[in-house]
Amino acid sequence: MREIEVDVAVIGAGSAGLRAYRSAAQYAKRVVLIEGGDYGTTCARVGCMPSKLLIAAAESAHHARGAAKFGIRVAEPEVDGRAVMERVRTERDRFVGKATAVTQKIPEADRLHGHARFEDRNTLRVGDDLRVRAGSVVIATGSRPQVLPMFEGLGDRLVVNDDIFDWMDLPESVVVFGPGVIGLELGQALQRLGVRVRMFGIGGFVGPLTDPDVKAMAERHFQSEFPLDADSRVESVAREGDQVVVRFRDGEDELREEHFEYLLAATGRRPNVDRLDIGNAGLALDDQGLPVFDRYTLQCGDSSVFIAGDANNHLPLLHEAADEGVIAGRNAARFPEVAPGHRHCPLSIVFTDPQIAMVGDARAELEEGTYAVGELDFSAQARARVMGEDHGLMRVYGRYSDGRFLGAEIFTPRAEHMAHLLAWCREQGLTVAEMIDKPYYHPVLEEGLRNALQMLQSRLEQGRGQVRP
Ligand SMILES: Cc1cc2nc3c(=O)[nH]c(=O)nc-3n(C[C@H](O)[C@H](O)[C@H](O)COP(=O)(O)OP(=O)(O)OC[C@H]3O[C@@H](n4cnc5c(N)ncnc54)[C@H](O)[C@@H]3O)c2cc1C
Ligand SMILES: NC(=O)c1ccc[n+]([C@@H]2O[C@H](COP(=O)([O-])OP(=O)(O)OC[C@H]3O[C@@H](n4cnc5c(N)ncnc54)[C@H](O)[C@@H]3O)[C@@H](O)[C@H]2O)c1
Repeated sequence: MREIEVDVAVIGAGSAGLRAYRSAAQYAKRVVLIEGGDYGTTCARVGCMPSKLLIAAAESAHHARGAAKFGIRVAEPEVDGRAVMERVRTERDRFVGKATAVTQKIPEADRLHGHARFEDRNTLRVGDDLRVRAGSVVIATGSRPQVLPMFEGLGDRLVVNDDIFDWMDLPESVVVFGPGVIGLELGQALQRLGVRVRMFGIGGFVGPLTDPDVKAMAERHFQSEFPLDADSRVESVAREGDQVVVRFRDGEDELREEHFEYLLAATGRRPNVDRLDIGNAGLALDDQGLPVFDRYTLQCGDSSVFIAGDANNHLPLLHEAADEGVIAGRNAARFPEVAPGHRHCPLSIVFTDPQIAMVGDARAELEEGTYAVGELDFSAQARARVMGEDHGLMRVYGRYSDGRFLGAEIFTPRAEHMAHLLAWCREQGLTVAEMIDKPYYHPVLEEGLRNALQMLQSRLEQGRGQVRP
């Protein structure tokens, strides 16, 4: 068995691990980056990028179909599934190539290949023949799709996001389980590309939305495009020949059966911590077997182990993985000197149409009686009507005690842009009055945001005297 000694060992060469490596290397002499699979990151290979490529094709077909409302007559667009998937794969490979090249710029001696496991808190076994003794360790092992036992037996008719982006052609039909972020993005895109889609959820959840009215609006909108039951009663899922057969109760409590070419499991992701022999590291674990950690330092207890990115299951988003990698890498290299890093205002965007965006505190996180709500229905918003995208609802929240902006839940066209403005305002600690007193061009969607903020401000002023500080 070969043995090496290093200051910091980073497990996982994804978006979090790459940042952790670079950050640690600024402070420590010997840092290694261990990867058990292929380089290229989840984001580029099977996540952010290929999903947005599929969505871009779907948007193109959707706009062509919607041209008639502007008086532009085009024939019903013909979706060439093979060409759609070829562009997705080619562009995906370009992004993967770039991410791989970035990784390969790291000196070869610092790059180790093999699956890492803990032998003890400071010792990792990499593959079969290498032992790494490390002053500290960063776990940046990412996550993988969670596949429910009820889908066992579907064989190659069961797909997860990873599989879709390797398709050579589009299928005739897909049943999607999980109207979360992945299910909604991929399900809507496939439907707009001519695939028959039906979607099942549980508990009434729709994406990350917690505001009941915004969620209801989003649910109705998606239901206008494809059958979606967010609180479904599925009796069975089985494979018959080359088909997936789903038996379920419909809205009238009738037992129905529908056949599909594939089942897409989008019922959540699980952190890749279960294959690390994490028990050997002697860390405190939560009820899901994940190390208990501090979100500002990324430190697991008071140990020399740090955890960043999807592996910690806190905010499984690209920009959060990158930020966490930087903080974890720095703290690992400077251990036992550990300092909190800056965490940004929560921001997440779902690339459906309309888009969903969550900024700052979600409605469900706010304490009843301490906040007011402003809103705007985008069905009458001037720019949204001009663009023929006149649908959606935005809710903004502000605190009675000091008039500060707290957060927003958005289901509107181009929400990605307004969400960034709101996140930046929240980070600046602006009051709602200060946000209203900014320049607004005409005619833009942001005028709708100003309307929502004005309603919020007037409610804050009305309620200020009545509510506890
Ligand atoms: C379909 C989809 C779409 C998404 N879209 C977006 C989006 O639009 N915007 C956004 O912000 N986020 C999006 N995300 C989330 C985003 O991709 C992730 O948050 C991010 O990629 C996580 O990075 P990471 O470094 O934590 O993990 P990864 O990039 O997965 O890196 C982990 C690495 O660790 C390696 N590894 C695991 N275990 C071991 C081990 N024991 N030994 C050695 N190596 C190991 C893995 O092989 C992998 O290379 C999407 C995710 C999916 C699945
Ligand atoms: N645009 C983006 O930023 C983006 C895109 C894709 C993924 N992501 C990240 O990836 C993470 C994982 O995405 P995800 O969509 O897999 O998880 P998710 O948690 O967003 O959604 C999972 C959904 O599956 C449902 N579900 C669970 N069990 C079910 C069952 N038995 N039957 C039917 N439905 C069931 C849940 O109620 C939920 O609606 C997201 O939280 C996000 O952080 C981000």
